[in-house]
Amino acid sequence: FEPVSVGIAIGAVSALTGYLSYSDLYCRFAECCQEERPLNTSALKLDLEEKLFGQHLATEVILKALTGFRNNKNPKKPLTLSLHGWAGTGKNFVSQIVAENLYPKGLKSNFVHLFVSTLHFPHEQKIKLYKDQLQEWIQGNVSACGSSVFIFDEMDKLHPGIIDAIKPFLDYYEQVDGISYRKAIFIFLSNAGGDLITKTALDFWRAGRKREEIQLKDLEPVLSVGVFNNKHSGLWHSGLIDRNLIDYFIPFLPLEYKHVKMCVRAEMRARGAAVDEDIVTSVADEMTFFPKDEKIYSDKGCKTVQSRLDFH
Ligand SMILES: Nc1ncnc2c1ncn2[C@@H]1O[C@H](COP(=O)(O)OP(=O)(O)OP(=O)(O)O)[C@@H](O)[C@H]1O
Repeated sequence: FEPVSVGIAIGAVSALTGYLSYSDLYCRFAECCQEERPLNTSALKLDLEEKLFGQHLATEVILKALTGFRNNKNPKKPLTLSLHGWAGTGKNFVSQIVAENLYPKGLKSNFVHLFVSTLHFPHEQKIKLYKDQLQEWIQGNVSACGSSVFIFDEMDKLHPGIIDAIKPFLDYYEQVDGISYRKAIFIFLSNAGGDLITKTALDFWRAGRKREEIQLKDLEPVLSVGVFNNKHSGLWHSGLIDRNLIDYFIPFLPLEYKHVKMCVRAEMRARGAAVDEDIVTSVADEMTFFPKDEKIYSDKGCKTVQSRLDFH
């Protein structure tokens, strides 16, 4: 459908029927920003509880942060989340779930933008160009839709300083050049801090304590300092942290054998296959685990589960 013919068709239909406003009808055919659309908290809660394994902190914090932010009709600043953890623990997966709960098209929505450092900002000598392009891109998209979502993956590989280019948009400003960014959402994904998170998880395990006992307060202070001082975190000595512009640091815990098995089952169901526990066990047994003596956590989280399943 191209906009003009859709517009004429809708104008005619709404003139005849008159019961739906023009924009309601238009938004049935074309994707609309709908800044005021309320977040379906129970749907997001169900998604996180059912689909995300072994990440009780991420589930709790993301639900609280998004619900609070989207229920606030006049936020003082954009919502800024920083997700940290080892490979394959669910950071991208959660961003996809969040995007799908904000916009039906999820990552394919015109109002959700994903940047991958090594893909979009690969060359160190082009940093000035990247910064200008990034600022223009964000300005343009937020003026088109105030509640745009920007996801930055592989932050730990991002040249220090590029991320500072967006600092003005994250700050407590009413408007920047006439545009309000206060309803936008920024999500940073990073492996930085993965070692600190794993160390805490391991300490709990060795002390015989339940994984679910780990609380944000056990991790957040260590995480933000650790990430801030880690040269490879993309947020290194970035104005974002010393200005407290990041609202939540969200830790992703390393995944255990039982979580990997849950990923295999989920993948089998996603393929419409009946769950075969023998296959579940053999795929999980193919994964490698650390530390070398206790073998508790999967080196690759749930990554490569899909491809390994292809061989069963
Ligand atoms: N905690 C989890 N619960 C359920 N599925 C998961 C989880 N972690 C990973 N997966 C599965 O593994 C796939 C890869 O995970 P994902 O891309 O989210 O990892 P990541 O943490 O972003 O890794 P990286 O840091 O390497 O980008 C996901 O698409 C999902 O199918």
